[in-house]
Amino acid sequence: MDAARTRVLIVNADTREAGRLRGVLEGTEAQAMSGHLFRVECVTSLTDAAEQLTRDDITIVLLDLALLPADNLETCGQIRALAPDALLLVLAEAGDEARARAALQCGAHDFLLKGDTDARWLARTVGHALERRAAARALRFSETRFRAISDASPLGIVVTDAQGLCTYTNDAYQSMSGLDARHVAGRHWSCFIHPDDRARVQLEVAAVLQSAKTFSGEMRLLQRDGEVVWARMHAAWMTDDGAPQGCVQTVEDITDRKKAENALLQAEEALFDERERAQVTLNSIGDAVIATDSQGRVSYLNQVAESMTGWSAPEALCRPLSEIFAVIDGTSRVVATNPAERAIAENRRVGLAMDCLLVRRDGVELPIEDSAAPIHDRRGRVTGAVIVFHDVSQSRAMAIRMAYMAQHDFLTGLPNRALLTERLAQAIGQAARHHKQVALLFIDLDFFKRINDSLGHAVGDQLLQCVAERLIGCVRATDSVCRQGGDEFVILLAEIEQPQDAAGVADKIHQAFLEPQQVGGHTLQITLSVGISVYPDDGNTAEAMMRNADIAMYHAKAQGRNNCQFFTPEMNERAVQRLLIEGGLRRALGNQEFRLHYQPQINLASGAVTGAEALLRWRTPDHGLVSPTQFVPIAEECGLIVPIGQWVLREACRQIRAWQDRGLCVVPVAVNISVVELRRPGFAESVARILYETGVPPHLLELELTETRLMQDAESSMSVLRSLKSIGVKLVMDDFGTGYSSLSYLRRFPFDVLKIDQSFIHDLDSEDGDAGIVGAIIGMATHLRQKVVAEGVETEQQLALLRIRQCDAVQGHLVGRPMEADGFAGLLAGGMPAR
Ligand SMILES: Nc1nc2c(ncn2[C@@H]2O[C@@H]3COP(=O)(O)O[C@H]4[C@@H](O)[C@H](n5cnc6c(=O)[nH]c(N)nc65)O[C@@H]4COP(=O)(O)O[C@H]3[C@H]2O)c(=O)[nH]1
Repeated sequence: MDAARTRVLIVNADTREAGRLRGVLEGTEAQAMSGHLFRVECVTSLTDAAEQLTRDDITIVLLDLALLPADNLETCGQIRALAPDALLLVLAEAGDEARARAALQCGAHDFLLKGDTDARWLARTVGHALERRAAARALRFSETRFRAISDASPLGIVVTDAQGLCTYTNDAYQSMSGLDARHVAGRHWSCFIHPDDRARVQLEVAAVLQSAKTFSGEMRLLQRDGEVVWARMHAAWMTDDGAPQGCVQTVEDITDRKKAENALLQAEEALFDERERAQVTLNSIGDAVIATDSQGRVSYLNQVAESMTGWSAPEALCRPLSEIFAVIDGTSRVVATNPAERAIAENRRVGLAMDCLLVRRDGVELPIEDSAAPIHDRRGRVTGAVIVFHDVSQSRAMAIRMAYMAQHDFLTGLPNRALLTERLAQAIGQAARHHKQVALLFIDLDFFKRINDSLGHAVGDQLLQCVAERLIGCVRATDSVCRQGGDEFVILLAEIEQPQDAAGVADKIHQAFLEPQQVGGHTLQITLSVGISVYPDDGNTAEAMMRNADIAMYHAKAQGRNNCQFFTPEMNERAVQRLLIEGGLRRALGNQEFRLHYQPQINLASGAVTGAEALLRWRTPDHGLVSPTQFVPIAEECGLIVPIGQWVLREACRQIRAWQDRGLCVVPVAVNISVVELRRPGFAESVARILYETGVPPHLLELELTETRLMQDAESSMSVLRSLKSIGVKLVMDDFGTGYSSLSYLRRFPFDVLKIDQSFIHDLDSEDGDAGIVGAIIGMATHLRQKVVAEGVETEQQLALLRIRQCDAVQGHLVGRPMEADGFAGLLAGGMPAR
């Protein structure tokens, strides 16, 4: 029963009063009024009270204020300290309320006036005090529980007042904001939001809370050290009678989720970019691309594949590949193996068989080249295949065209050197097996260069085309007419019985060209030089056959052109010799191997030296002196005569100048000029320049031109000769009498001197020698007011006859051999005895 009683300690020095109070509290009325059963103990001093409080579990202490010193109410606090859970009520005299209130400040829970201590008031007061204490305890406990819940929550919790200033934050929020409670308290909740999000969130919160709803939104918090924390906030108003008292916010740290979302977003964007790139790439490349799944059903087509197959991507998707990508063998026309199937089955990259045709949806066939490769998933399993292919119609046509061009001459369409070599090698092989012969005809147009230079390249090209046609007309279909390049053609006669068959063809060719050609409005008479080599006698390889036919052709040229020559071994020697000379000539100028000798010309009437001919001498390190008759024609053929001729002109002029400078009475010096030089543009200017540079008067220079060569193209030489004449140099026609000059030409050509060819002079010695011809030449020259020089005078008899015929001057071994410049200077200094 005692355990259920509320224990009360009365501390009062007035034992009577204490007893009364005890009676009241333990009475039934007090119990009824308060709802408590009280057990009351009484002590009369504070000392006893302290002892009792330490010992017993006292619930209520009724302390008489009179026991306390008037100016010290600290005892209240000491009693509270001894029994913290006890309820301390102070009994005060009426009129002592001020001290009673002061006691409340010092730890007392309530006070009673001694006049109000009847059963009803005392019990009610004690009862109320107990209830308040219980309520306060419950509140404390509730607060403790709320704080524990709040601190245990992973969510941040913020409580603000009506102005939005933080009044409470839990641990989670503090760690999210990066601040402790002290720094958070009293600050506006929005301070912790990232500046970029702050205004937006404030607006949203204000809008939502105005309509009394709860707010929910995402934002960033910015910590003091710059760390950003993503948060989701829920907020709700606390109201009292509808008036906002503050706000409660829960804040969830969603940084990890945001990071994950961002990572996902980035991954999605990267994937999108990758797809887009792949898509654009696949549509931009010129190749068609088709992908299939592992069952061979189409899963992708790019735009090129759509146009090449004739199937749009939506139509083609999920259809069997063989339906969309129908390929057949171009030769057998059977269905070709599907490369995707092979790539999947063999799990490797495979190419399509050569010569495959893609049959488009509309039946059009396209030649294609392709390859297929398996597609793998992450674990390396084959999930399909991709075929890449392209239309090779153009490249095939191009390859055929290029192969043709590589083997044919673009101008005439004839097989070129490469194809000829191939065919010749085949023909030799076949002839060897069948014991037959093969003939090769090397054909060169005579004087083609002149036509090309004078009439232009367009006419030259047309002429070559006409020549090609005529040549084709001269042979059988089984023979090959080829163009070597330039004006050279080659005819291959496979399997002839005897060399005469080739001669027959050559003859037929010459006959065919007797007829003039009409080209570009010009009538052109063409002749050909033909060289023939025959297998096996003249070579058993294509190379030897070609070389020897070429040599034979050169020989034909040397024989005066417009003829045909079979190759002979001697020709080969000559060809070798020619090559050696050509090589030597190329070095000769640089090595200073040339010199000029001077042969005097004597006036027959006076016996004085009236002229000289400069004659070129070439002393080679290997073969000694080489005659101009040997090397000048070769130098003309290979064009070296131009730089050599310029050297001769300059050297002769330099020498004239040197003689003049020595005070000698210099006579005109004749320099031999090749028609090759004469026909080069700018020749006359070069002569003028050399005269100017060496300071030689033009009348001391004579230019000798051979009649035969000049007459081959008399018209084109005319203007150059006139230019030379205008410079003031004299012109000499050499070897006169051998070139069948027509009288009209002789009259028109501005020659000053005629040199009678040596052959006529030699004839003067013979029994049947015709002095009449020499006399006629001299007579004609006199008529044309030209000086006459007899060349190659070797005997007194020749000299006597020439004197009778009144020839102007003579040149020959009899009157003076070609000599060094110094020797000739001696002649000039000493004079020449008259004959
Ligand atoms: N049998 C004999 N021969 C005599 C007699 N007197 C002179 N000769 C030779 O006859 C040739 C005369 O020269 P060409 O008719 O102009 O014939 C020249 C000329 O056409 C050519 N040639 C010489 N020098 C040059 C040159 O500088 N330029 C050019 N383009 N041709 C040259 O080479 C040809 C031969 O020249 P070379 O061998 O020097 O031969 C010279 C000379 O040495 C003689 O009494 N009897």
